[in-house]
Amino acid sequence: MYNLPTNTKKWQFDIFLKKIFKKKTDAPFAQLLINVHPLPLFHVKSPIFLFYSASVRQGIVDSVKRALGDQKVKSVVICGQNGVFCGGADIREFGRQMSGPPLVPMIHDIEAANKPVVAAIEGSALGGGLELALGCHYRISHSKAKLGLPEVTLGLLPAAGGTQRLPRLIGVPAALNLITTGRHVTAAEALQLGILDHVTEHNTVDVAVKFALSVTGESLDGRRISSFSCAPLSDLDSLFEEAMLKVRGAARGAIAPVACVQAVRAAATLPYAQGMEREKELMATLFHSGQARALQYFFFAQRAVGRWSTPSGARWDTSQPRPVRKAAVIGLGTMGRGITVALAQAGLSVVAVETHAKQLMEAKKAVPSMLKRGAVRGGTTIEPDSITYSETVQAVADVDLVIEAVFEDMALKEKVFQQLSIVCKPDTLLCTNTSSLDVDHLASQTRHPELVVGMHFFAPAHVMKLLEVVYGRRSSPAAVATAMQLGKKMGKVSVAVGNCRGFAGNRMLKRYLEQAFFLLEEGATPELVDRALEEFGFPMGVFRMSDLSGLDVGWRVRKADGLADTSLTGTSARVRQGCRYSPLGDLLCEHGRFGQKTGRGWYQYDKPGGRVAKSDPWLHNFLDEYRARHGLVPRCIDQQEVLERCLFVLINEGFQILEEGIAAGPEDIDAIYVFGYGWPRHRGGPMFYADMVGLERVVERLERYHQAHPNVPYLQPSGLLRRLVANGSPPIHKWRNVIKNRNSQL
Ligand SMILES: CCC[C@H](O)CC(=O)SCCNC(=O)CCNC(=O)[C@H](O)C(C)(C)COP(=O)([O-])OP(=O)([O-])OC[C@H]1O[C@@H](n2cnc3c(N)ncnc32)[C@H](O)[C@@H]1OP(=O)([O-])[O-]
Repeated sequence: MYNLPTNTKKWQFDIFLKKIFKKKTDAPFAQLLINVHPLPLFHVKSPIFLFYSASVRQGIVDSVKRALGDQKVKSVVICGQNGVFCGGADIREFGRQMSGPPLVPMIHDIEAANKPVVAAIEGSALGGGLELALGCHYRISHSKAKLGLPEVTLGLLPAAGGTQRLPRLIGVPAALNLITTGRHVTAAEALQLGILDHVTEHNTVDVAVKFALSVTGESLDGRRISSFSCAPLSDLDSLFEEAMLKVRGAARGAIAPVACVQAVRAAATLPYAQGMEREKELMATLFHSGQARALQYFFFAQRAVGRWSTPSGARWDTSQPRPVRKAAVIGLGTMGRGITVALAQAGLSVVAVETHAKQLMEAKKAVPSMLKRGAVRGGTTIEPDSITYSETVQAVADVDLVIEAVFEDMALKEKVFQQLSIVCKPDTLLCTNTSSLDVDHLASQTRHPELVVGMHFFAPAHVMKLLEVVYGRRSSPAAVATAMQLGKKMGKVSVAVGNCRGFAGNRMLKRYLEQAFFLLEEGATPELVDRALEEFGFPMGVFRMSDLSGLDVGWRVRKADGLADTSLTGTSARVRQGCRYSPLGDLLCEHGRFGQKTGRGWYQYDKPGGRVAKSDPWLHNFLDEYRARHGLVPRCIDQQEVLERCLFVLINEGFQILEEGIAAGPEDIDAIYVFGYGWPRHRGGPMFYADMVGLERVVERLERYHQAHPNVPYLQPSGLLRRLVANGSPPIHKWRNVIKNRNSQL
């Protein structure tokens, strides 16, 4: 405790604080309290911290004790510093031995206080921060503040009474929604829900202080949320059943949302003290779970991808992006339209070019309605004239950046880049949305190869969060930085990756698809493979996903690569370029089965464009005949083999990508897979999953499968994977050291 003269002014405390505490994290909470004597108010100012650490909690406990024990203090205001109330628990502390006072009794003591305690919320009140505010008797917030209980996104639940107080305050349905989704709400919505007592546009602390003084001495009986009962509901059972179905459907296999529903149910059905016990029990199971570890890893991984760098020395903090005000999109097929919408939504003026009159006409109709739907969803407005359409490439002469999104055909793309290089300003950035073609080759078609990068969007481009920014050998730091920043402006998670066939995401996906085809040859069915992957947590198995995206896309690429030759017979039908190959996808396409769009693919649909996949007896006969023709004896394949074959081979390719420096770190690959390919977030991404499973095990299984299938070279563990194991399988955050240092002994 620091004894300050009682006549110290508030600003003197700030100086005092700076003098004593050189490091932010050393400062306890308590020293800021005493300033308000002789005012009958105790002004608990949360320190320079955004998050609760042990010292912050200790500070609050000490401060509150002093405030309550001091007869001169009549009311207490709790606020943050630097415009932020509190972002909740310090996630980095979770993995360590917990020290300092726990939150639950701390909040309980605040609620039990016999002097009014007012939370003055600015910036964010999230997680434990909002739980602290719920323990206060009144909550006053600035209009720009955001509130929420995002614990579920970290694999946890709000275990400082959040699951018990929130339903008592705002009712079970609204609390279920906030707690199971973890969404942040604006102050306006929080006021409407009843979380806040008052919202102000003015200085929140001043307003809260005034308010706290005005309620001094009033009864607090009706202000302690733990003493409330949840508003009665007619059919509680069906409400919770529905909630359970919803959370199970939204994130298959995720345990935290389920525990959140169970905790809220306890609030609705049990007295407060028993509800708190249930909350504690449920939290105990979540706290040490692999899913919580995965989600907390992913929280930091998402932020790590923003600190990108390239082997040529371009970096997030030193490379200057160029301003982009006007952009163009070439080619208005599905991808081009989505990109046009994403750019317009980001506030850019867009020139949309399509040389085929019919396609242009269709795009002119489709794009505005996509924009309208987006605006309704996001509650935003769009300038209708921010997009101009043209049939000629000449229209892009004055734009700052072009994104080419024409058909995936190298000859066509070469032509477009040659034209752009002539038509555009010399400093215009030229980007390609190719999903696998050589960015360096396209750059070589232009006068300024340093201004060429890949911007690989994922369909639908205006919805999907992922953007792979592909730097070429000659891409300038400014070009990479501009593409990365533009991605961010469009609300994307931009991941910088090097140039190779398929970049990071599709290169890994290729191995995964191949294994799925091989499994069919060996006796599996699309249903069995998809079930295993969906139970793992993917929203769709590999075959349902192929049907959705169209089987013809991969077929065209394989044909261009000279692979899709179905005239071959005997053993050569199943071998290409010396490796095992499955022509199953090519054969299906030859039957006109392109997936959902033709009403037939790996499954059948009630009509072309239908969405409900049904098992197809034709397909099963086709597989039987195929196996018989090739002398393949079907065997029983279990879910474990499906997962190991499909996922470990994908992971192995990820290690190869890390080894080659195509991705800078495992976080990049994990972000790509979670945001672009539906990898379940509660499993952290493929590289984190490998760490969880154990690298030795991944190597052992890959070796075993490689022995069984020696003509599949990608089943051989990559050099980096072996090196990591040889280095004692360090945890994922240390892999970069091994990647950097080929001879590392860590
Ligand atoms: C008993 C149970 C108690 C309770 O129920 C459990 C909890 O409260 S669970 C917690 C519930 N709370 C949450 O889930 C809140 C999660 N946080 C957020 O939503 C946003 O960070 C916030 C809105 C606060 C600020 O957004 P912004 O302004 O765009 O800034 P930003 O996002 O870029 O972050 C800036 C830096 O802070 C770092 N960092 C962030 N949060 C935490 C943390 N809790 N801890 C540690 N570090 C954290 C972040 O990594 C980054 O570091 P770096 O090294 O610069 O990369």
